[in-house]
Amino acid sequence: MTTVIIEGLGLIGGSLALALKQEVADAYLIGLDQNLDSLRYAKQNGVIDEIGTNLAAVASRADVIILATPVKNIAASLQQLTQVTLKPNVIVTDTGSTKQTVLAAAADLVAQGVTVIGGHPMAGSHKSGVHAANVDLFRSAYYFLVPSQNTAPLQIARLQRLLAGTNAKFLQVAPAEHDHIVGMLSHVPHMLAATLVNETTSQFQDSPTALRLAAGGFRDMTRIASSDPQMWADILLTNTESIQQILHHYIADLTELEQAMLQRDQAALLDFFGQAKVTRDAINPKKAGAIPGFFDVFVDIPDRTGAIAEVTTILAQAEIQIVNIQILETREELNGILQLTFASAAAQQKAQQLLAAQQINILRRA
Ligand SMILES: NC(=O)c1ccc[n+]([C@@H]2O[C@H](COP(=O)([O-])OP(=O)(O)OC[C@H]3O[C@@H](n4cnc5c(N)ncnc54)[C@H](O)[C@@H]3O)[C@@H](O)[C@H]2O)c1
Ligand SMILES: O=C(O)C(=O)C[C@]1(C(=O)O)C=C[C@@H](O)C=C1
Repeated sequence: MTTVIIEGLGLIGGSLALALKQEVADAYLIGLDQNLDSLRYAKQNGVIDEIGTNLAAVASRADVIILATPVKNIAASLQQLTQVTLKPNVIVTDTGSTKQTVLAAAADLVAQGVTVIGGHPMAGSHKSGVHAANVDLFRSAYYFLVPSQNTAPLQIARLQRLLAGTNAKFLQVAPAEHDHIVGMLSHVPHMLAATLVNETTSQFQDSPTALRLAAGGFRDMTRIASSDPQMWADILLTNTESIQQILHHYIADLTELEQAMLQRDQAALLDFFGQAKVTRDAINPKKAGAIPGFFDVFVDIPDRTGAIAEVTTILAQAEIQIVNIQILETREELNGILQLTFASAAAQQKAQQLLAAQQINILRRA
């Protein structure tokens, strides 16, 4: 039996639990969370096998400990584990979005000879909690592994085997490198999205319905602003240096852009937007990578009862799994657009053929 403790049974902890159950035949999962409803839901739905009382009380039984709470709590739990006699071969890992703080907090535990391997799956959602957990959440995404000093390569390989059910691509990096990369690709973009929403709200104070006019661009850029505030507060407080450096570059770039506009410098403006277009166009949305591979089908759904069920029933009958489903509300008062996401190009193609054969209108979108 492989006993796995997961502290923090939310979106990420819950999704890892499902992936572990799928891959590791003898896995026995003990869940810990401050939210009792999440624990009960997880136990009732077979996400975990046992509800743990607290980390210190159960940690000595573990072969693997996964810490999947907000980052500051991960650091506190790593300290707490120094007080427990753990199994000699235990692997302690986490899912926190920043790594320097986590690895620094693990130093005492590592000094005791415990294997600590920082982890960070580069996939997620603006949704929180175990109800949003999904066994396919990490498919084709990069999964950073950040070993501590002296981590045995065998232990890294063991952890990768245990996490194989995620179908993620593992990538080893050092803590500072990790924090700089995700500062650029995740943390500052998140700050910009939240600023965009807050600034727009304050500009529209006298016209509360104006936000309803927000169309594709605003919606595309702000989905992530719906994420958990606690998680993001912890991220900013534990990756401050990298984020500050990156923000300075942004401020300089925006000032330069503002100047080009004020000086009517068309060449500079064309250059600025041209460079961005070339770079963005080169990121192939179909190719799995740092920006996860999406295999989408967009369907025009008439505004009538049961229209979505028709679509999903056709796919379910053909046993095509939908990874994500979303109604795009960019065209208020008109028919909705249903965005169906599949895990592979093959599933996408088959879905397209089946739906088209049933006279369902497939939209062409990039
Ligand atoms: N959401 C993402 O996109 C994403 C992606 C990769 C990594 N992460 C990281 O993974 C971790 C978990 O994120 P998530 O999205 O699953 O969040 P979540 O809010 O869905 O889940 C966190 C869980 O931790 C529990 N929790 C919080 N504080 C606790 C405490 N003190 N003791 C016990 N339980 C506690 C919460 O009740 C919740 O169930 C975070 O460190 C986050 O930075 C998030
Ligand atoms: O897709 C989203 O909703 C996310 O914000 C996921 C995202 C990201 O920025 O890419 C957010 C934080 C995590 O540390 C990793 C992934």
